[in-house]
Amino acid sequence: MSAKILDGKAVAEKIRQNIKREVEELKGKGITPGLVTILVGENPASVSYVTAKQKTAHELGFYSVQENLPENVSEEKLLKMIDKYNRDPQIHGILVQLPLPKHINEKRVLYAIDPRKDVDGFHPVNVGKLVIGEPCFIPCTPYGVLMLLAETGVPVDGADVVVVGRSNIVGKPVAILLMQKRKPVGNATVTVCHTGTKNMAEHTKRADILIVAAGVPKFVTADMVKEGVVVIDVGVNRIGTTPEGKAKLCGDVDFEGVKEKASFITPVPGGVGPMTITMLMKNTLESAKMWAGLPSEVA
Ligand SMILES: Nc1nc(=O)c2c([nH]1)NC[C@@H]1CN(c3ccc(C(=O)N[C@@H](CCC(=O)O)C(=O)O)cc3)C=[N+]21
Repeated sequence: MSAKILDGKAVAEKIRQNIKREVEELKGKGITPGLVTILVGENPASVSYVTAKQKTAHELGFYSVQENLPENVSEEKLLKMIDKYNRDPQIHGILVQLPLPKHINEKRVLYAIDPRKDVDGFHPVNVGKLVIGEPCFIPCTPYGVLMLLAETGVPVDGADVVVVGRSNIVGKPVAILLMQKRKPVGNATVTVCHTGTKNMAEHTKRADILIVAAGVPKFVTADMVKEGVVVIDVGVNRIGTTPEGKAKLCGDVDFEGVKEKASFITPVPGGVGPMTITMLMKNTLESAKMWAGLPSEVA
């Protein structure tokens, strides 16, 4: 089999059109979804992600604010800024770009964000709600993975899903979401592995659906998967620069080898990445509806 490529860019674009339409409708009611992105320092990857988020927010008709703080900003100053936006009625989503400089306590910063504006879904209140299956902000990357799986039409109900990676932002939430009694994408039998799992291939070979967020370039190779598997590659590894100075990316899956066996596979770039940004917009839209007292998916 040679896999169908799951085009994250195209799926993201379709979802964005729906968001855009809803934003126009909301604006008719006097509501404009508002997003602030806070960047500390000038890490080139972070700068490019935040720029992409701002650009998308703008294209969709959001009110959006970009805050740039110097690398040496104090934690106190950052916390004060968060507090300001917690109270700002024009803002429905607050995103503090990670990673933060070492002198800042990341946990304290993330916990300071009002959980009702936590469009990243990183606050413990939202993590707790996610685990018990209550409406909440679903973290953007796991949310994007669910939307891509839904797009394949492959049944998830009862399927063997193997997740490689157990981070708080990808592996753990995606595993929990897929095991929930949740439609259309849920009710799976989920196995969670990590790079230290013994006999890794014994697990991955059983997978009907394989989600890889290991943080290791080309960690999953063709000999580790079964024929017909659906592969979602969450890895974003910078493996150099092109002659034009753009970052060269590769995933956690050996795409060229695995695509010969898979039924569906996501490319890197152009797979999960564009979905992540789009689901951030979705969360901000849903937050604006919640704050306006309208029916919303997050409350
Ligand atoms: N508070 C916070 N929230 C985040 O959601 C967050 C974060 N911090 N820190 C960093 C990670 C990483 N992340 C990505 C977003 C988009 C692409 C993306 O669009 N990638 C493109 C390629 C982009 C490129 O060429 O660099 C693609 O895969 O096609 C990738 C990665 C969000 N993150």
